[in-house]
Amino acid sequence: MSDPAAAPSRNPTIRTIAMPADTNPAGDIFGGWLMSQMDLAAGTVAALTAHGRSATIAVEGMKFLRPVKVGDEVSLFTELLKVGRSSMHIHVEAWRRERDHEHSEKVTEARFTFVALDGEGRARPVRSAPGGDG
Ligand SMILES: CC(=O)SCCNC(=O)CCNC(=O)[C@H](O)C(C)(C)COP(=O)(O)OP(=O)(O)OC[C@H]1O[C@@H](n2cnc3c(N)ncnc32)[C@H](O)[C@@H]1OP(=O)(O)O
Repeated sequence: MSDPAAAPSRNPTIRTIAMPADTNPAGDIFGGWLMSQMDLAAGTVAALTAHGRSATIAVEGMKFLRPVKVGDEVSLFTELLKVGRSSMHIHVEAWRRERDHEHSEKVTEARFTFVALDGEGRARPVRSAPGGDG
């Protein structure tokens, strides 16, 4: 979606540091940790869009392009692609930067679909807040 050689110019939705606790026994960062960061970033967009609770219903096109190392700064960039009746489709890119270097590279991207939920955990229209004000 973006130029693979340059991180998006907009601010990331989440920026964090990959820590030793996020590694597998081989010392590499878990793909699951990265997926959870992406889910959190997409969830932030979904919450702001739906003005309430939402849940992940699908993740498509997840591709791990490059490994993340302990100490890397990891930035999650999001873009709201489409809003359906109850669904929100959000593109997420994860970029890594070594702590002591300027250069960034894209490590993962995927398309997350969230569904706006009512108080009982059922799908509801995105454009109506749970209280039904719109
Ligand atoms: C906090 C967390 O995020 S936990 C992460 C794990 N996620 C969950 O626990 C969610 C578990 N799933 C559920 O509870 C249910 O599936 C619900 C409540 C989210 C949705 O209930 P459903 O009855 O399946 O909803 P429904 O079939 O009406 O689909 C809802 C929307 O999702 C869309 N959708 C359904 N499946 C998919 C899919 N595989 N890919 C993309 N969109 C999908 C539908 O097109 C619909 O969109 P629209 O309303 O904009 O037209």
